[in-house]
Amino acid sequence: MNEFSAASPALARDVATLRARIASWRGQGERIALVPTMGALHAGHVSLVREARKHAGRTVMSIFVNPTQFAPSEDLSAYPRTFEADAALFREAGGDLLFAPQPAVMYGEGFATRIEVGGPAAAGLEDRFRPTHFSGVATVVAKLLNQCRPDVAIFGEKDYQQLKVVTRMARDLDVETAIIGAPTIRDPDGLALSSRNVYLSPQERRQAPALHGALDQCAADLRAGEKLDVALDRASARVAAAGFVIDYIEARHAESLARVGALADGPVRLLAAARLGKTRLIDNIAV
Ligand SMILES: Nc1ncnc2c1ncn2[C@@H]1O[C@H](COP(=O)(O)OP(=O)(O)OP(=O)(O)O)[C@@H](O)[C@H]1O
Ligand SMILES: CC(C)(CO)[C@@H](O)C(=O)[O-]
Ligand code: BAL
Repeated sequence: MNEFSAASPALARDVATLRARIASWRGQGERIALVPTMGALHAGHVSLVREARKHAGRTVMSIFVNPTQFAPSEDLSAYPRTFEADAALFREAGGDLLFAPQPAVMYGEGFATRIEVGGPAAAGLEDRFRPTHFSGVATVVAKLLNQCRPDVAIFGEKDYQQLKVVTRMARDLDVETAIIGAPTIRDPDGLALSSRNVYLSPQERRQAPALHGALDQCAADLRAGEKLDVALDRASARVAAAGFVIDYIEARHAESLARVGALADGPVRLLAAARLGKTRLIDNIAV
């Protein structure tokens, strides 16, 4: 039998099936890790599964392209969907159960709840350009955590603000699951792996590593004693020269995401979002 066929316990399409499988593992004393994704898996997602397996005997991955975190103008319908390849990668990575619900399972008739996260973690970066995004993320992540009730949930640092928003939400709502961040996996030229990289034309793909290159140089300048605004201006000029339209390039406190005025206010994280043609890339690094 195909391990990932609809009949198999290795694939849950509804919450009852998910919970039954998790309950049987719990009965055997197993710890559970959850890796939430939107599918179109790459080596970054595989690294999250590896991290998950360090913390728990069983790893569940959710694959759900969550409509409520997309604005009407965004790429919900174009978002890459590669379920068969995802299932194969997940299995190779040693994952145990895929949870792949349809939107109607997640948002049943009459669904009327949204979680809004405030504070510095949710203010002034992605939210300026995607004002309804984190409410959609926080709501769906809260649902996934309730549905699965894992011991740990793993999120990539590639989406650094998302990691901080989810951490804030889990703390504020007394969620027992430990939220764990995992490092960004990059192509050899520095470009952060991202499902949306498939949107890049060959020419844009050649330009794209400049975003990470500029952040890297900015961090080096800061460590060498350069003033924050000077280093950030230089990074912006580099990114613009590479053909990007910049949404933001900012320095924030690495934990709270509060604004910082100097390296001494640190630990400092540099965060950026910029567009190459129709593709919007985000990236960040520690200073
Ligand atoms: N390069 C990467 N390294 C580590 N984790 C990553 C990487 N890319 C994505 N992730 C993490 O994988 C999880 C699922 O993300 P998602 O499915 O949206 O993939 P994505 O590549 O970030 O897609 P998108 O292009 O839509 O941003 C998130 O926690 C995200 O931070
Ligand atoms: C955390 C998440 C799975 C919520 O839909 C999504 O935002 C993502 O893939 O990063
Ligand atoms: N990885 C973040 C999901 C999103 O951009 O909607």
